[in-house]
Amino acid sequence: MTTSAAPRPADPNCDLQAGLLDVETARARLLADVQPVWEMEHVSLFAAVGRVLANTVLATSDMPPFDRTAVDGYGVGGPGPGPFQVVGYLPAGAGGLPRVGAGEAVRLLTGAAVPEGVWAVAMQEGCRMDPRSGVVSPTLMRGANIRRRGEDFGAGEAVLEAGTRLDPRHLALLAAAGIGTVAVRRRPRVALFSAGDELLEPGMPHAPGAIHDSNRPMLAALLQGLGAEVHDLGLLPDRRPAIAAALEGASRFDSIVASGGVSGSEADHLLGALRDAGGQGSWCAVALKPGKPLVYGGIGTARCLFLPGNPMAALAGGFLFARPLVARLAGAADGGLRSLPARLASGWDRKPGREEFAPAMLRPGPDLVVERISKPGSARLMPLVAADGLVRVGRDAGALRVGDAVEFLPFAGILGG
Ligand SMILES: Nc1nc2c(c(=O)[nH]1)N[C@H]1C(S)=C(S)[C@@H](COP(=O)(O)OP(=O)(O)OC[C@H]3O[C@@H](n4cnc5c(N)ncnc54)[C@H](O)[C@@H]3O)O[C@H]1N2
Ligand code: MOO
Repeated sequence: MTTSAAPRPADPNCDLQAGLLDVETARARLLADVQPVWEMEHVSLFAAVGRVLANTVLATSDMPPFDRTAVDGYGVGGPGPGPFQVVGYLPAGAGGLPRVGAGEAVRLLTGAAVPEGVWAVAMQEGCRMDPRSGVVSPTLMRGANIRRRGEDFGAGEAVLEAGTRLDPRHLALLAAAGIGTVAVRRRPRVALFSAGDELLEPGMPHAPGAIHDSNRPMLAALLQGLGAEVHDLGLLPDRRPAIAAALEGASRFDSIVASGGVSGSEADHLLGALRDAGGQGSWCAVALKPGKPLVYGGIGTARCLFLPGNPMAALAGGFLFARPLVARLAGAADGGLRSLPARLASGWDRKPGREEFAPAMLRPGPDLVVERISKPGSARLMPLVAADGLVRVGRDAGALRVGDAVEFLPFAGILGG
């Protein structure tokens, strides 16, 4: 909980005098000296999605491993039209390939190996079968409809770099490269809690003055999506000793992420509790809307990231700070947030000073035009759910007009891994 006359914690690392801290600076401080977890494990491709490769992977074979036909048809011994005498039948997977001579053809089904002597593969739709003289094809360029051995990658080629976070595309590639098990880094272990006397577990009956904890389910899902192993520490009260005890108990994790209790009122105990527990921490006001107050630090092996309580602020902290933190711990290359250039569908009366993220909807049309949802607010969830993504404007931008250029971040890029 916060009070309006909130005193800020005195902190030598806090840049209050110098104004608000840039998101990049706050992120750099949070990430300073964070090393990837070093343990690795071997997992089957069927359990590898979301994991981070510990080593660069070399292909064990060429892909395709042999020249193969891309279509159902006839492998013909010359440029056509023939006729070509059909001397064999090869479905996918067949071995024992005949040699095809100049006046000959072989019946081939998609995926079959192309025997020596084949000039090109004629699609069956373009061929005519003469019962006496054989198959008559169109005129064909050499190699037409043949996928050449090694045209995708060659044996020994580095197909994926260490640090790649595996998604379904990578799994297909690894399998094609002859790999069934990969060395991945251990998942970063992240402890997660929400702080606040007013918080109720989701599903619990309503009570006077209480609200349900939205942040823990949201952040748990976000962290899991980033590849972390989340350990739920539940709800903690606005009591410093209780929070300190929980932080001490979680000091062997790789990270502790929490929300609530960071804005600096007499009921905001996260920074004090971190110090009581023997950790170090700093409080910052970030030039970010939503998500201004932030506490970062460390205890034991755990890097701590304590986010503001308002759900939209906690979400912004999740993708701006927790995401690169988990990526760093996981040893993953983090390309940062991907945004698309877009134009505003309507004006936006805003003041400069903080980088801002606002829920927005895509407008149908040939150009990327985005409509900011009115009255978003850092405590409101309906605009967030109605939106297709977030509009981002820089710290220095003032009021914006219809058609002004903005960045748009689709939720698929923010909320997914
Ligand atoms: N005098 C000032 N007051 C506030 C300032 C300020 O600059 N001066 N900043 C505001 C901003 S911005 C934010 S964000 C909040 C952050 O405060 P805390 O991190 O200390 O968070 P709380 O006070 O505990 O909670 C804020 C708000 O969010 C609700 N909340 C908290 N946790 C959850 C949760 N897990 N799920 C759903 N909702 C949650 C809480 O009940 C409060 O309503 O401070 C402002 N105040
Ligand atoms: O961090 Mo606060 O939500 O900017 O509202």
